[in-house]
Amino acid sequence: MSLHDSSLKDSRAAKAAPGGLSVLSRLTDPRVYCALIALSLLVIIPAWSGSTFMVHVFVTICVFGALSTAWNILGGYAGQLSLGHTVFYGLGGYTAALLLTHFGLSPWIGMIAGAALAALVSLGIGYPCFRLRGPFFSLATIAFLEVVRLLSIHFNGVTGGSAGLVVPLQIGWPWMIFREKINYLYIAFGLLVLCLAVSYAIRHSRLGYALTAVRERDSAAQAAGIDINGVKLWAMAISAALTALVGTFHAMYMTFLEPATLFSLATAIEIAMFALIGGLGTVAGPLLGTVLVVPLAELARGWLGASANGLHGFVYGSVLVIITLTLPGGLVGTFGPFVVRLIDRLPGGGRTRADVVAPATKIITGTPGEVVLKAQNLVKRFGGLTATDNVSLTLKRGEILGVIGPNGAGKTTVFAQLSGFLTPNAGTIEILGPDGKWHQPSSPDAFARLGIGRTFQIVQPFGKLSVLENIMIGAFLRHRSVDDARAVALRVAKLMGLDDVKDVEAGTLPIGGLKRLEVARTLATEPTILLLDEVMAGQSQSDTLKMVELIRAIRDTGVTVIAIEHNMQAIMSLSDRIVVIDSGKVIAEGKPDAVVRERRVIEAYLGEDFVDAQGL
Ligand SMILES: Nc1ncnc2c1ncn2[C@@H]1O[C@H](COP(=O)(O)OP(=O)(O)OP(=O)(O)O)[C@@H](O)[C@H]1O
Repeated sequence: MSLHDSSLKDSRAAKAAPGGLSVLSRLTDPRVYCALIALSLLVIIPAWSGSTFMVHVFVTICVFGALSTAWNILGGYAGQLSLGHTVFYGLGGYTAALLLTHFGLSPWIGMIAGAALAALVSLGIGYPCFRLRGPFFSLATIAFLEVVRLLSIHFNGVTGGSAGLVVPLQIGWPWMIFREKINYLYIAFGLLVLCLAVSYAIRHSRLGYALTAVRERDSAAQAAGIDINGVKLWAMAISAALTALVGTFHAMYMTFLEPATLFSLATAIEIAMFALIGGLGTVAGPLLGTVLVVPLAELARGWLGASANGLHGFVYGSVLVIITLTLPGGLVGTFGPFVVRLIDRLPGGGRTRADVVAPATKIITGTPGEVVLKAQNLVKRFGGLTATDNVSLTLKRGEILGVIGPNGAGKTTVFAQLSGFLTPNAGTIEILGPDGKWHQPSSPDAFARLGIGRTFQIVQPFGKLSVLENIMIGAFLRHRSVDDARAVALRVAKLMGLDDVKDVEAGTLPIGGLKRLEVARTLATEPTILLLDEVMAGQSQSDTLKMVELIRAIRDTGVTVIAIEHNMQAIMSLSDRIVVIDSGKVIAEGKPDAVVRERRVIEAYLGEDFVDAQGL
């Protein structure tokens, strides 16, 4: 049995098999043709009605659907609730309008410039803010929006200030201004399709899985080698650029720009709310939320007008309260599975994917027995407590090192340092990289990329994802394509006895299954050094025996294993070498049978009195 593969040729060949991915084949899938029909209604209905008001309503739906879809890339997929997203919308609008007014540049060019500027600004906001936790990011986006709004009022010589800026009225496609309103609908619809296509592509890509992992559990995501700030910045830049594109169009549509409208906090909250109502983190949710709420509000505004001023706000508020109270997963989260089942009954539906399991071909290269990790004089303090007190240890390629010690001895704290989750107060950790050089990585994802795979003592599943998707997130560390990651994940799932539950939501697994999933996700990262933290806890006797066999098999592929374990029988039979930690210090090290006889070790577990009483 081997765990590492360098070649996925077989799986690639298989995935190109019939029934797969040709355009025609996709179009005959009811999920695809139903989505296309539903989407095309956004143009067909207003065009057929011939009413200017209807066209306006559908332009608004497309604009807000696009804005909300773009917002969802950051707010839904990455879970970063930007509440000042209209800053990018306004930047898009003003950039294009100013380039048109002062330099006569077409808004199509201004649109691209606005998107680039918005992406840059988003990186400027995201870079410092993503390093902080909690609601800080949301508050920072609101603060930034307010600052930009006030600046745009202040620099009235450029922006027209609060009096606003009128777009020069040059009619025609190059100027994005039309007499026939339907042309606006075509552009708005095009932008909506673009945002949906980008959102769909991200959702089904390595980036999308990484964002979901970060949203669900950032520590497990880091252990899988994901640069959590890096992927959030990608999401923010893409989301900001798309928002700015829509902002340019909307400014041209309105032909008038003022800070209060373009940098509006209320609009920013509306955009987020549509996604929340439709289903956060889903492709279709933001558009569905928009389709539900915008017509209600627009019709209320149109029909009741001044006699019920502010009614659309009441409509938004009511719908939001009802939906969040009754449908916490939004429309898609609640009704999506049911609707999909219905759609799958249509002609061409109910397709299942062929499972392509990656072959395992490559065994880790390197000289057995060579030192692959050196930790020297590690010290870690938590306030007055020294949890790791001058711990030094080395790991040799292909060995199994058991780490034992009483509860609270400091074993997990050592692991956290060896995997980059804690930075030691003193001491160094060096890892032999695949390039044959020694490295001192500084973040958990850098440790993971160098081949350190760790499990967590308290399991860290991505609860809302399936078992297979959880494992895929590990596999993405070495495989860029979704199909390759899936093929690797299927192999690892099989190896770990999880193939029967691969489509089950990970959060529903019992503890034994979760422990196996923890190992599976780590194995999928194809580590060269595997840190196992009490993976046998909660396992039945037979599962423990299987786990022991599995760890041996993993080692036989050349992987170095370091395991913390309280199951003495298992760890003693498994380990080539044992390190005993007590009160943060290494108190013994050596062959298992020799270590267990050492007086200091017996004392650490059973106390000095017991040792004296037994005359040991
Ligand atoms: N983040 C933290 N902040 C403060 N104290 C901590 C932190 N993490 C661990 N400790 C303390 O450090 C000491 C060592 O904890 P650690 O979890 O490393 O022990 P352990 O040997 O893994 O224990 P167990 O076998 O029970 O898991 C304990 O006293 C613990 O309370």
